[in-house]
Amino acid sequence: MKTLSDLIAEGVSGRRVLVRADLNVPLDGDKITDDGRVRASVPTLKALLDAGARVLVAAHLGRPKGEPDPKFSLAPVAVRLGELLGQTVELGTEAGADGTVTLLENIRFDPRETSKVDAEREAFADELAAKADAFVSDGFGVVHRKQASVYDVAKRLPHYAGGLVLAEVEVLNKLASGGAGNRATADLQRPYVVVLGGAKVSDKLGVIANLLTKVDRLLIGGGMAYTFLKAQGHEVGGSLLQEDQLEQVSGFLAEAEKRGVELVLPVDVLAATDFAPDASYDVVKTDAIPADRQGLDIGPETRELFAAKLADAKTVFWNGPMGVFEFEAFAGGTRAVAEALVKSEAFTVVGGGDSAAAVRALGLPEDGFSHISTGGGASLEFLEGKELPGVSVLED
Ligand SMILES: Nc1ncnc2c1ncn2[C@@H]1O[C@H](COP(=O)(O)OP(=O)(O)O)[C@@H](O)[C@H]1O
Ligand SMILES: O=C(OP(=O)(O)O)[C@H](O)COP(=O)(O)O
Repeated sequence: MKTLSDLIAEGVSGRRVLVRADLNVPLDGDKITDDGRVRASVPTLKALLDAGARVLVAAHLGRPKGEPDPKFSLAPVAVRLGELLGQTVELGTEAGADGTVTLLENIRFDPRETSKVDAEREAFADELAAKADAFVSDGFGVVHRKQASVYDVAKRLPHYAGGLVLAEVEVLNKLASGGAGNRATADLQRPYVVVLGGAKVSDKLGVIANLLTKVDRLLIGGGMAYTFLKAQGHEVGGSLLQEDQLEQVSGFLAEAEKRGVELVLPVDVLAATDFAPDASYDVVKTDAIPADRQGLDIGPETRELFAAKLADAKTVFWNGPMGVFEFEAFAGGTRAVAEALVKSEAFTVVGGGDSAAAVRALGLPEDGFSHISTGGGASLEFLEGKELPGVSVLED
């Protein structure tokens, strides 16, 4: 696999370099609430700028519906990137002068970016490739997506792995001995505990079957928990629920038991009247969630339970907040898990845009974790041993 250093050694002065970055940051209106992913993209961009490249950055923000939508504009990100680079970053459609960075508007405004139809993605990738002479893949958080600006464009240009992708893969490999297809085996320190939460439930349920073959303990909180609770026969009111995956989740419960994997679910939750920062709520047991309430955080007993289940771990991977941490009233569960990890002497990795943002928003020391990954879904799929389209395409 060729890398950024190879590209710079080849010489990039005056060349147009397309960089796929992951600049998918949380926003409050047009204010960036955590710029971690923007900061993580800087070293690669700086290296290219210093070498005189004409840099064009492709990135997405959120999940717009394949058409321009001002709510999902990358304009605030262009401003922040400019501040961090110490030079103006324009939103534009083509690379600018030598030693400048231009940011393409949200790449998902074009429906072909995420199309499942190869020919549509390929046509879009042709257009992107025409704008550049080389491609650098640096958006680790998105390398699990087979999308035009991540995968197809790499096939059309000389391609290189960026510094962030290389760094992430190097650390995650420590959780992934045994090689592709069989990651997280022999020399991993056990107990190996994975904590899952968050809101991308349908995406991330998919990794559980595989995780059950690798971990000693799986703690499930956040929006992920309710499909499990429902599969156990509990009512979950208006909580996040993946109704169409209940059967699959029942299968996970049975499989965990068969394999002797401890699958730990919440025993209590904060059941809120609505999805709002000032919603009123009660602490209820998970077998007594009222029909008109929604679970927005794990409860105090669960926080203690999860902390206890993390206390003797030697390796921990955590993706997905335990509750709606953006609302102070529902941040306690996420804080409890984060604090347990900071206290732990295990090799601890936190992954995911929102999980990493939560760690910082709650004021926990970043060096309290062995690694904070910019990718949640991407690192989970990596740990599963799955081929990541945005990485394997660089190997050709
Ligand atoms: N019980 C819950 N109900 C609704 N949303 C939740 C719940 N718990 C966590 N979340 C939300 O999950 C989001 C993060 O999920 P996700 O994108 O899967 O994580 P990451 O970005 O770390 O991979 C946060 O915005 C948080 O508010
Ligand atoms: O936020 C992201 O992933 P994550 O929430 O799994 O960390 C990436 O930017 C990928 O976004 P996507 O899950 O909309 O493809």
